[in-house]
Order: sequence, then structure tokens, then C-alpha cells
Amino acid sequence: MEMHTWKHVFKLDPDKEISDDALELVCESGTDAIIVGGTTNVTFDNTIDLLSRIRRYALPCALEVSNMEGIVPGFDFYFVPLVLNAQNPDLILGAHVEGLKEHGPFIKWEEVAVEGYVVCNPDSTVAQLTESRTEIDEDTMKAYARLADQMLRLPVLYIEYSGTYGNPDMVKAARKVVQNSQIFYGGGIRTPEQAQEMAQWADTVVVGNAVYENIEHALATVEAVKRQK
Ligand SMILES: CC(C)=CCC/C(C)=C/CC/C(C)=C/CC/C(C)=C/CC/C(C)=C/CC/C(C)=C/CC/C(C)=C/COP(=O)(O)OP(=O)(O)O
Ligand SMILES: O=P(O)(O)OC[C@@H](O)CO
Ligand SMILES: [Mg+2]
Repeated sequence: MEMHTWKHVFKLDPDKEISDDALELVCESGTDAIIVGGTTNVTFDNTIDLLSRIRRYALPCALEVSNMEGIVPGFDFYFVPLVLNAQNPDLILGAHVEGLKEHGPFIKWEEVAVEGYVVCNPDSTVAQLTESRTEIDEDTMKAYARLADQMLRLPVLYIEYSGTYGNPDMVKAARKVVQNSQIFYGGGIRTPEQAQEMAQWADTVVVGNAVYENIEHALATVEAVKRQK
């Protein structure tokens, strides 16, 4: 799967407005791919609408599945989150079993990557929805990293600080023990310096909200990450 080479990606939320001009800048920024995803109000209609607009451009596009309604055919990849520190039983594996009952026979598994999420910002929507245990020190992060990488052999370890800039030492701790999983870092990146800092330890840096808050700063993260790598 070509995603191994991704250093920088933008995450676009189907529930948020983006103008055609801004979308063009994002898709022609030199980023490696677009992930479509969000925690709330992701529907079939707003997802297919965003996909069809992104398809005007040549870059790869992955759907990060967050609910059943928002599953749309036609993406290059499907990322399925498994929240390793979730305590809400319905979202640990229950949703996945329901998803497999409906879609199991039709899935092209070569397009699918399961992401081992470690949700770290207690104030984020995703932390609240999944009731994630977010008080994590470096040793605990290393344990989650080993869980994803060595025990479960997941292709992706996703260190998620959605909405707030995280602690680079946590990403560094994960880096020390991960052997094969691709480390994604996402959360609160609003400047090139922050993107560059996380790119020291993460394989792939994810920029989301900044696209909607300050497009120029968001675009500047692309070159910052590529320079670091
Ligand atoms: C076309 C076709 C048949 C495709 C197949 C797709 C596929 C491979 C399906 C597999 C079957 C399956 C396992 C389905 C179940 C999917 C499912 C509902 C899983 C639950 C995932 C989960 C734990 C969701 C909780 C929320 C979460 C982790 C979201 C991830 C994305 C994220 C963190 C976005 C950031 O959101 P945030 O910015 O914090 O919030 P806002 O939206 O408020 O901004
Ligand atoms: O929106 P931000 O805070 O950049 O986070 C990106 C991504 O990790 C969210 O799932
Ligand atoms: Mg968001």
C-alpha cells in the first residue's frame, strides 16, 4: 500500500465547509494524501459530496470510517480506527462487528488499514465519545505502541491529540519501541514549526482544523514536514 510513503496529510471533515479555492490550494499543496473524516455529523451525503470534489485532483484519498452511515464506496483506502484506550464498550469492538456484519463480504482488504488510536486530549469530541482513558505517561504510551505494533501488528499507530498541540515526548516514546507500524501524529498543528517538531518522531503528520482556521499556515506545514524528512 503506497501509504507507507506518506509524510504529510490533510484531514478534511465532511461536516465542515470548504470553498473550492481553499480545496484547490489544499489538494495542490504537495501534501501526500487527503483523509476524509470527523467524529460527529459524518453522513453519506456530506462524505460523497466531499469525495467528488477531491476527485478533481490527482492525489490519493482515504476515508477514515467513524460511523456506519458515512461509509461511501469509491475511496482509494479505508482506515478503520481501533481506539486502544477507549472504555466505551460499543466503540471498542462493537461497532466493528456491526460493520463487518453489513460490509464484510464486500470489503477489498487490500484497501483497508486498521489504525491503533491512542486518544490523548480529554477535551476532544473523540475522547468524550469513546470515553478514552487519556491520562497517559511515557511508559504507558510505550505499552500502547507495543500493543499496536508488536501484539496486534497494526499497520498504523495514531497518536491523536485532536484540537490541541500534543507532547512531542509522547511521540518520541512511541518511536523508540515501534518497529513496523506507521506512526501518525495528529492534533493542534497550526504552524510549520509544530509540524516540523512532530515530523522528527512521527512517520506521518496529520493537519486538520488549521485548514479551516488559517489556510496559509496550514499550507506552510507541508514544506516544513518535507524539509524535516
Ligand atoms: C465501501 C465499503 C464497503 C467500504 C468498507 C469500509 C470498511 C473497511 C468497513 C469495515 C467494517 C467496519 C469495521 C465498520 C465499522 C466502522 C466503525 C463504525 C468503527 C468505529 C470507529 C470508531 C471507534 C469511531 C469513534 C470516533 C473516531 C475514532 C473517529 C476517528 C476520526 C477522528 C478522530 C476524527 C477527528 O474528529 P474530531 O476532530 O475530534 O471531531 P470533530 O468531528 O468534532 O471535528
Ligand atoms: O484537527 P487537528 O487538531 O489538526 O487534528 C488532526 C487529526 O488528528 C484529527 O483527527
Ligand atoms: Mg476535527
